[in-house]
Amino acid sequence: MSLNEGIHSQKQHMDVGQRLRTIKHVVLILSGKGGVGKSSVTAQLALSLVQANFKVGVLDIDLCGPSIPRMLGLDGKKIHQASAGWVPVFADEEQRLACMSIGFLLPDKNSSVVWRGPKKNAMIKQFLTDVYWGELDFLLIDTPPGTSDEHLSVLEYLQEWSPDGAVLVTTPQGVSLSDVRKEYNFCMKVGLNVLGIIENMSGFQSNFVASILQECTNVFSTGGGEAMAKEFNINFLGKVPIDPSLTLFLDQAPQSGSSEKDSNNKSPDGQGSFEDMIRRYQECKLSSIFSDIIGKLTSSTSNGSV
Ligand SMILES: Nc1ncnc2c1ncn2[C@@H]1O[C@H](COP(=O)(O)OP(=O)(O)OP(=O)(O)O)[C@@H](O)[C@H]1O
Repeated sequence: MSLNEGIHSQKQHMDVGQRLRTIKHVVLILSGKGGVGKSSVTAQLALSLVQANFKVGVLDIDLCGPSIPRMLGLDGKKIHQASAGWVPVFADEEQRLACMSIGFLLPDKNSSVVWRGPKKNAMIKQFLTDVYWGELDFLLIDTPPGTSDEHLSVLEYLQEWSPDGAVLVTTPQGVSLSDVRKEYNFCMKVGLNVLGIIENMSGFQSNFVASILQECTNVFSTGGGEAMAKEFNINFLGKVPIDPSLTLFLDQAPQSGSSEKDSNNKSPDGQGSFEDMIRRYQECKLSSIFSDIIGKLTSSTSNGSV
């Protein structure tokens, strides 16, 4: 389905509450500042939740800079229209990870959308009312940086459904922390629960010995996110160090085939299958940090039951 067809197909329109009733938990991923690692945190939360046997959906509402398809190895995939609604792109045959992004509606990965607020608002409404997710334990919503039209739209439409809350992502520098404080104040103003803070790019272990000794070079300083969590009395979910292998893993993820006929999600050489992606992520040192983070997150989502 193309972007134009997508925008004009209003047939499956339901209200948000009805559409999301098969989803147990909705969590938004927010950051005050751009480039702090929000999408990579979303992708890693999704992979870690799948590893922990949860069924997960990722909704990418970063309409001007959708990076989730690439990070999850789904670049070039297309969504389909079915009688129940828009069918999201599934990363695997077992449908453990579903994904929806404007990236799937664009003609190619170099296309961009240049939209004002009302059009963004309409697209987000359609994402929330038209996508048929099926049964999910978690829907993670990756947002653009700041507190813009996309945030206001998604929260307005989610009001009747009431999301579990937000995970705030920051880096340790003062400028990023100051922006995440604004994000926190935004959450308070709109009544959105803050589930916790993740301090990303928190130090760099330069070699194997440093990792054994737990010695970090604090490229961007460290500890600011944790201090802020204490100050506001919110959950500190964890420090995630800089790991060059993550950049290789996410930014250069083998894509699971750009053809719509590629129903097995496998490229001919077996590279790029979802299983392969999960296995490679398990080898990444950040995966153990993220499994701790999802332990804390799942116990802080409403009543902790999944
Ligand atoms: N802990 C980390 N270690 C190494 N690289 C990282 C880490 N976190 C993020 N990155 C890299 O930093 C870059 C920016 O990350 P990402 O796209 O997730 O940020 P973002 O906050 O979503 O950006 P945007 O503001 O554009 O939405 C990516 O190349 C990503 O792979």
